[in-house]
Amino acid sequence: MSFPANSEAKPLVSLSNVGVRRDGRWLVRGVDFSVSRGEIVTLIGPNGSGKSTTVKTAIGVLKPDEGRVDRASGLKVGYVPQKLAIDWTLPLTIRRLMTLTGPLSEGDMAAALDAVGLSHMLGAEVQHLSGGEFQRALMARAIARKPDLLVLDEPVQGVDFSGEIAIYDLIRSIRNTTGCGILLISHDLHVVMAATDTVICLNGHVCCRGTPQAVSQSAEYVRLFGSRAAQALAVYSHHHDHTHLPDGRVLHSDGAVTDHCHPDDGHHHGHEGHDHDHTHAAGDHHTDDHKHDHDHRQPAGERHV
Ligand SMILES: Nc1ncnc2c1ncn2[C@@H]1O[C@H](COP(=O)(O)OP(=O)(O)OP(=O)(O)O)[C@@H](O)[C@H]1O
Repeated sequence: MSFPANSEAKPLVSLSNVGVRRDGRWLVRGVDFSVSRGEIVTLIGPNGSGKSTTVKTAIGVLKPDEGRVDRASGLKVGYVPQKLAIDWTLPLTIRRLMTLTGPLSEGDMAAALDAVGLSHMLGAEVQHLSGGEFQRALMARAIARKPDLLVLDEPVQGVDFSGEIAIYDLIRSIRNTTGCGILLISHDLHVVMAATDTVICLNGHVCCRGTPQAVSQSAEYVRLFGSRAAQALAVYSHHHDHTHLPDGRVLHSDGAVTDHCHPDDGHHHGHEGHDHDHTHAAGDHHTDDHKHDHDHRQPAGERHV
């Protein structure tokens, strides 16, 4: 049974004009998006662009300082954070990992491990797992309690390229078999696009968003040309156009300095491609002087600001 994205249904979670401010600085601002049942939404953006802050706000771990977050009543969230506080010096089996935060029936545990391909490893020690197996174990833990919304912060950490493809295939299959909504964070759009309905690109605010081109998603196209061709179809150059200064102010490419970066402040200019062209200085977590181009598949209907 398959559950295609259904944007008509009432969203599981929706963010409207959300802003989070810390130490006098907006970490994110003006963030709008929603995730519906059966939909995979991916947040991409450079380091420090507010992806984790945004998902934590979406699931209620952080409160927005402006705007609002609406969650479906009784929403069950399965969250795989970017970092996990595990004491690696103590032995920990997969079975124990699955029940660390609460009891779980043998049946639900077995079904979750089966879904991620780890059913034979119940007694394996987490310390000895490969990067890909560890990510799968975390995913099993998150899906075992049958969440309505699965939130994965960088699910391919420590995973090689072929393992990455396998993990995104798994994410898509979890969506297809359970119909849950999935909110993903990724640095890299190359692989994730194949398993995404909507991409939201963050750089302190939503700088572009959209669905992958319909044709590159169509089964016929992929069957005819293969998934590599589907990826090559929609490469676009992506370039941010402002600089976050150490004091939190923003230097725009037109030379203007503003207190915040905001899509409607008149300093963000449309491009053919879409550029990140800014320096995030010390104290900003964006320490790389990144004038970088990512290769992304072109999301249809994207908005450049
Ligand atoms: N509690 C906090 N107080 C002050 N600043 C914070 C806090 N949490 C996060 N930040 C800052 O907010 C910015 C956004 O952080 P966030 O972790 O959301 O980014 P990210 O896009 O997930 O980054 P990465 O790709 O590196 O994981 C960073 O500059 C970070 O240093």
